[in-house]
Amino acid sequence: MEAASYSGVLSRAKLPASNHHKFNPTVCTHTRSITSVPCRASEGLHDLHKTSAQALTFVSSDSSSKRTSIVGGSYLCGPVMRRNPAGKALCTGGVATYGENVVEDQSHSHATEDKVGVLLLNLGGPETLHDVQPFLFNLFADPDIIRLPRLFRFLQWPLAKLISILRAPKSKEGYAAIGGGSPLRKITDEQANAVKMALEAKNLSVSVYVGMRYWYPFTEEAVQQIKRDRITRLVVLPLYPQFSISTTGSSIRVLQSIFRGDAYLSRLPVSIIRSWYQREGYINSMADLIQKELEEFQKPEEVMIFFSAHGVPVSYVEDAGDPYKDQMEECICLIMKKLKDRGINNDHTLAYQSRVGPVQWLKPYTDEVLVELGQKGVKSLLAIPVSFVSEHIETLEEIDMEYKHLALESGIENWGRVPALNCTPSFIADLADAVLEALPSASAMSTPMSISEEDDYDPVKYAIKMFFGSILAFVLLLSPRMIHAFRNHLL
Ligand SMILES: C=CC1=C(C)c2cc3[nH]c(cc4nc(cc5[nH]c(cc1n2)c(C)c5CCC(=O)O)C(CCC(=O)O)=C4C)c(C)c3C=C
Ligand SMILES: [Fe+2]
Repeated sequence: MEAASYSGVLSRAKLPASNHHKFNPTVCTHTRSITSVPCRASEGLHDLHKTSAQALTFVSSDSSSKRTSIVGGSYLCGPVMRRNPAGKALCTGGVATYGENVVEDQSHSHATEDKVGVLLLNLGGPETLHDVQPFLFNLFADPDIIRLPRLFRFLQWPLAKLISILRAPKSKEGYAAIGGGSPLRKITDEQANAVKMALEAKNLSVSVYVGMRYWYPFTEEAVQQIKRDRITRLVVLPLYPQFSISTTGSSIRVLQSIFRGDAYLSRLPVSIIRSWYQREGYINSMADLIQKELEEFQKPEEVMIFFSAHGVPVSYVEDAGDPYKDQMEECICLIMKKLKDRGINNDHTLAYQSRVGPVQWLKPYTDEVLVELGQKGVKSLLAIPVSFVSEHIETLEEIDMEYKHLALESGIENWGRVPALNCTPSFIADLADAVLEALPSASAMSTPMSISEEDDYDPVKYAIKMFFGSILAFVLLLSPRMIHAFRNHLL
């Protein structure tokens, strides 16, 4: 487990954010590989993300060695909170622990009583079709999702607005097909309750909070509740097994910016579990699910084990040093090794799904591999979603509907899909263990605000940026080339 306990910010590195998405149409050519990647140790790349605006030092709980880590890009908190309809109450329908011990007095002194908090971070998803476009706006306004060079950052929000409007009809179709909204909030709340109970069974009383990156309950709301509850030690557990700049990195960046400048939070001992794909309990739980699902086939030994991971643009890995691909490959190795230990020696492959926009994403692409496997005569296939631990639109719609249809059309006759871990007891017990292991290394996290971030809080500068940014974005984006790119890749 890679838990980082922050020992304060030492410097702010002004590094060029040179890798932005180019909105050019891309011809997707790819070569399929049936992966049999040898297991290797994590390469430590995940400690270095070149595009960030701030540097901080953390102590790894595995090695105790001091390393410099640069996480995320410059922070743009504004879109999320400014965009939200004011009427939506804080933490409505959230985890049961919300609202407990609420103290309105926000004095910044820490209580002497030890009160442990666990903050589960997740992506969030629209709960109704009406939420889809504003949810997409929040997602595309994230500079870790659309990574523009610093000079063009003022275009972020106008671009997000435009892309979210163009993408919304397609996304809405997907959410409509799975019942009109994302199940993520409900499942994450259930996981939070389950982790709380598992920790209580291990004699640790905790309050568990859910903080979503792009929809309710937002991370900002969860942190306010943590403050009100006067938590004295906090473990942050992103619900992404593998680290990516676009997921865990983005959520940690938001946390840093909330903690920064707040006297109580900047002194609160925090331990962040950055990735946990290699944990024995997680690997075992995944192997259990796969083994069980294989037994549903008539000839289990002939089934192709097909891992489908959420993709990221290639530039994240190649230019920004995102460790996501390495961690994914290592994770698949560990799962396959576990299955082998149990006498399961099926062929397996890894491919990447859910690409958005006209840039190169990690290959091979799931849809293309499915067609090739069908053409090569594979008759039985078990799909395994690996980047995420709850059901969501990409499992319920993309895999269960689109990919299944494509696979059957391509000649695959027997289709199966491993369910997401959700609240599988062995998995929840392992998350609880991860929290217990991370707790002793909690230390204060504080990072000063960068100049560009301060700008984002200035309403006059914000209005000027939005005004001129919108004009420029619309001029650029309505050019025939851009329209062509959007038609082909977003709609
Ligand atoms: C590890 C998981 C994920 C990575 C990495 C990731 C990167 C990433 N995603 C987008 C764009 C979209 N993602 C969307 C939904 C979505 N993404 C993840 C996970 C990862 N994303 C999940 C679990 C979900 C579903 C949430 C839910 O509501 O159930 C969407 C919206 C849906 C759609 O329109 O397809 C978009 C858009 C990018 C650009 C990106 C990396 C840069
Ligand atoms: Fe995504």
